[in-house]
Amino acid sequence: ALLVLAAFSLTAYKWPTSAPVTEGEVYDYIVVGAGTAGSVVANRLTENPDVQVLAIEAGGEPAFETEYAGLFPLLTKTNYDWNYVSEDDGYTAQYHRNGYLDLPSGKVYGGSSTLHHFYYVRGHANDYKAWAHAAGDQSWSFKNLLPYFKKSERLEDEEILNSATGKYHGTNGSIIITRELRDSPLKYLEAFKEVGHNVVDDLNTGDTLGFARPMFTIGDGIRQSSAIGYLSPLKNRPNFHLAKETTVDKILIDENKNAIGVQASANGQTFNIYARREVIVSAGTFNSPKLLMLSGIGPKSHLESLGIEVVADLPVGQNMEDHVTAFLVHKLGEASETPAPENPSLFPIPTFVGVDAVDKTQSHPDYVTLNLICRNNPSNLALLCSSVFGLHDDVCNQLITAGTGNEILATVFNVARPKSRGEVVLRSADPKDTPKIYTGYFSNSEDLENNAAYIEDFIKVTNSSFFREVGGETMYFDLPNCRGLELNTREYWKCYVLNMMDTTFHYSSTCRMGSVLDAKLKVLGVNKLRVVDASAMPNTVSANINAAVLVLAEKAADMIKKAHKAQPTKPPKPTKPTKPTKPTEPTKPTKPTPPKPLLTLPKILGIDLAIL
Ligand SMILES: Cc1cc2nc3c(=O)[nH]c(=O)nc-3n(C[C@H](O)[C@H](O)[C@H](O)COP(=O)(O)OP(=O)(O)OC[C@H]3O[C@@H](n4cnc5c(N)ncnc54)[C@H](O)[C@@H]3O)c2cc1C
Repeated sequence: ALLVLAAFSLTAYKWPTSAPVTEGEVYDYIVVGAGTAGSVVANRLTENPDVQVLAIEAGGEPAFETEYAGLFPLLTKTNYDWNYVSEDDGYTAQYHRNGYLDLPSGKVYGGSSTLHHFYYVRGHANDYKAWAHAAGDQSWSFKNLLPYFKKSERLEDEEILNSATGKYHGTNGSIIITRELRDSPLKYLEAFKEVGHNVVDDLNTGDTLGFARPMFTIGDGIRQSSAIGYLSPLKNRPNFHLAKETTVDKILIDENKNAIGVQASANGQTFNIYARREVIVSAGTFNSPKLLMLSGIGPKSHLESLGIEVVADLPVGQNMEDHVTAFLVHKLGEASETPAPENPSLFPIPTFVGVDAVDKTQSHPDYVTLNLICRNNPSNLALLCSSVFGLHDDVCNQLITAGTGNEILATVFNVARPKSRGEVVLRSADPKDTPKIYTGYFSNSEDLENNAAYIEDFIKVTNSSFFREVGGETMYFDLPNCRGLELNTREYWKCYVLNMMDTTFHYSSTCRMGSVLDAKLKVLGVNKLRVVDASAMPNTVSANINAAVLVLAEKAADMIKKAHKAQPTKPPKPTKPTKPTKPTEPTKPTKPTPPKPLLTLPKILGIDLAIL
């Protein structure tokens, strides 16, 4: 049904017109990927009417089902997803349906923010202190990033705005943030409070630990993706150009190590497009390193093994971080009533968030939890277990049985700052090949040990009055690999975590600032080339990472604008079209004037194409 509805392109009116690009076109900036970060960069750069910006996006328009929070479990493993999977490491994912993990990431306007699960959590000031340290630049500290958090945000919550934490929030930004205010989490929050956790209204101040009802990137009844917040408003900006369903295969770099453009392909055609000022790569944690490596920027030995000429020997693809989920379940007594059909604009399951430490005097968190309350709702549990996380059918069947007629608290449990690192490498020198993704989960044994210890802290909530009253208990799934281990021991929990794990989709740091990029996100050893997306994060944050990606992109756009301030661009004169490029204001939003080819290459750059 969703596919049929998608065929009507009901949301097409929201998007800037995409026009095919042709060989030799020149823009001031080329942004690779109109995803979460790329949309921010494109939006901010085109605020200057004198620059021409082209965004090239491998995916296309998101259809209406991406907009409704209630439908989020249906978006992965579709055409909106790159459908990458992990390499089998023989260690993790052993109790998954396939023995490997699905690693969804968006291939659509807005990228992964068009697929994500809405939680808006910024992370702790300590996380950004590590960014500033890696960059050697204090402008990346939480305090100094706060103006960018506020710039990207439009919080619609009078209670928070009028409270002491109101000063941490923005009210004019592009992304609407609202709070999940259903009552059902309240008894849980009370239970966590009783066993010693802080309960707060706002976890987004950079220094607050505790449990709270979450903030969401949901507003006006729909998903607040970067596509909605940053890309859609560009449809009437004549200096913005968009090429959809077009894939960048290589960055063009001249003999002086200047990035001068990109090689892209669409509909079986390959063409070169040029950038006068900069190429900005915002292709995400898997595809940004892939593109850099295909262009000769990466580990020398790896590139040479594939016959790729080395432009810059850098640890591209390495240091990948992610939050591994341990899927934890509590059963909380009978719940016989059938849940009322949910409003599709709401997050489909009542939820609360916990960001906390085992030592309650510690100022930074050890773990992050997303908690979902399912009352007699086996179908939602089935979707969560099987579709969102690809856990083994045996586990999902046990969960569905437990959830039928009962209230279930399903917890996505993360170590806040894991020590394990994964890696993205090329499968071959062919751009059409998928990258090889080694997640490296639990490759540092401290992560498994810590995960088990943190779960022990969390499940103390079973001692609370509420849990005792309803007979609340931790669910010990029958996991073949853990049979024979004494329940509730450290060894048991380590085995449990290994078997009940999945990604929380927070992959980052494969082109990290500090080793691949400088503090301005410029690729080391290459000119006119930046990476701006989750791959640029020096380390993950103690939270879901979308807010961190937005803030990184807002700051990056500011840095790019400042870097070129002294270099005003004359509006380009077209050579081919006889009429000036200044498009007329579109009368109908669905049919803005298509972007026109700008100057031809030799007249701008004077570069001998043969060297490319
Ligand atoms: C299923 C899921 C759930 C998540 N849930 C949450 C959540 O609840 N809260 C939260 O804070 N975070 C969440 N995240 C994480 C967050 O959404 C991502 O970290 C963030 O969106 C990444 O942004 P990005 O700009 O790095 O990459 P993306 O947003 O993925 O953008 C990359 C873009 O580049 C395009 N592209 C890639 N290669 C090329 C190429 N060669 N040529 C042209 N275009 C290309 C892609 O198609 C894509 O549009 C979730 C992520 C996923 C996948």
